[in-house]
Amino acid sequence: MACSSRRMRAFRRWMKRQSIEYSEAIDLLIQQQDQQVWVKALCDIHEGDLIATIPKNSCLTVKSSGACRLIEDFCLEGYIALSVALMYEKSLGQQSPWFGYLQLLPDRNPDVPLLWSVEEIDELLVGTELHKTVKEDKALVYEDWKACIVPFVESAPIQLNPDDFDLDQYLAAKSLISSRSFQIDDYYGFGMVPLADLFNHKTDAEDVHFTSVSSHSESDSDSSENIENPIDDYQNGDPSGQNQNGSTGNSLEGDFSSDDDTCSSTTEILEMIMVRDVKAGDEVFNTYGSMGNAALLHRYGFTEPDNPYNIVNIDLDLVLEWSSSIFSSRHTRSRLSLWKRLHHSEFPGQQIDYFEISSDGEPEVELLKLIFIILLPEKAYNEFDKPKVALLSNKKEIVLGEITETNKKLLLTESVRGGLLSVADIRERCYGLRSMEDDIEALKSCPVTNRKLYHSLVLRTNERRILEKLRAYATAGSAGVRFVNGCNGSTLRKKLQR
Ligand SMILES: C[S@@+](CC[C@H](N)C(=O)[O-])C[C@H]1O[C@@H](n2cnc3c(N)ncnc32)[C@H](O)[C@@H]1O
Repeated sequence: MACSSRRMRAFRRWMKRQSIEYSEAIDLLIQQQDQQVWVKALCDIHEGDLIATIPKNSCLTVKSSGACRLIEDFCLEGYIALSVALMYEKSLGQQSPWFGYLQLLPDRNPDVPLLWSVEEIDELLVGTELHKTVKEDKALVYEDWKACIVPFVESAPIQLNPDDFDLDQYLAAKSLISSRSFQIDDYYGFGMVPLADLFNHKTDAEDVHFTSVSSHSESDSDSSENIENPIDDYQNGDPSGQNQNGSTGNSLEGDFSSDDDTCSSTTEILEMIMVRDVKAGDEVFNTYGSMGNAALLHRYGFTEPDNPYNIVNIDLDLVLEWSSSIFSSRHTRSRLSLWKRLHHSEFPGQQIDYFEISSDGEPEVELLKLIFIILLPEKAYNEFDKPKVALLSNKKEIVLGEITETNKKLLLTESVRGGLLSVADIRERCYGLRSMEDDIEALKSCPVTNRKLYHSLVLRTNERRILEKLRAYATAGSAGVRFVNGCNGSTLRKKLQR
């Protein structure tokens, strides 16, 4: 207790020296049981209130770090460069201008799956969207360290202690950057933003926003710029969560972009402004962006109970596995290539390796099209060809090219529904032997403080609920809908029953 309040007092003194200011309406508190910091409203705070200002030059970035020249001379970029800057400043101890800030931070964020052991990853994440991704991350981090950090330390013109830049320190730095870095502006790039990174996250219900205020505007008067979320690559299908500059995309709602990337930025400040009223005693939340629990756990090491951005992906390979369990591999190959041709004619150059199932269990249209094509009877398939027309029952025709997200239910023939159910079952098997009921029971008895187990169980149960909803989607309103596109119906049904 005494130790954590001493650290907080030292941080407050450091902020004062850096001209980081915050309103008397908020307080920064450390939770005793897990040492997590949170921001509390001391009195009623109102929308529009300015609660903090942070000079950009107080942020720990590659540009502001003492290692800037070394890093730039060695052509390091993105998160590797920021990791080196962070490891360098940590290695300086009290000599670092950021010591007062760094001494408040944990040495690493152990909740970020990148830091879990391989056994923990296999045990806790099996079947989830993160399992493969985190294992790949681990391998990539090792490669980056060996290919970039080791030669950097060995060839630096000043003496660097290799222990301060070893693999363990690199992983620690990466976990902090992943869970605490912000995109600041074109000049500073992304980096650690003291004070701003003490706010916890709440999806779609944040209380505070960031704004960049520049005194370098053309009109020579102060101008402010609203902050936009950076591209969220996770949502765009890159589960690594890293965007092109190597930033993890954590803007905590902020890309403090400035138009002028040649100016030194030193007079610019970041402002934190309330976007809703908060009552005295309540926590003041920020948002790290709109993302599902897989992305939250991946980058920040936590999940939320009712996250509307959850998704499950079904790999193309799983669909092909299902097809090959019913049809010959020749059949699967030819149907896949027809689906690919159709897809490329609509979206040239776009490749699909997996299909997204939204939080309410809706499959994306391309999955339905692929299942539909796989199940087309031989005759319809042979006649299909140029006009891209598929025959349905009651003498109706549908043009696959005209099926979109809005009218995709037209594809839900009985056999497509069956196919969807089988694919959902195959995806479900990825979670291993523990049933959904086992997971729900385990979650009920798991304390939140057992963070790895708790958050991985939330992720597993969320994903499995989506698969349940997918099954409900596949069966909803099926009675009486009798299309005939399926493969030899009785064979397929038998296989499904089995
Ligand atoms: C930017 S920091 C926020 C401040 C942090 N609580 C601290 O102690 O410095 C992000 C980390 O805070 C924690 N965190 C933030 N929002 C959370 C939430 N809604 N539930 C659980 N943990 C959260 C996670 O450990 C995350 O990696």
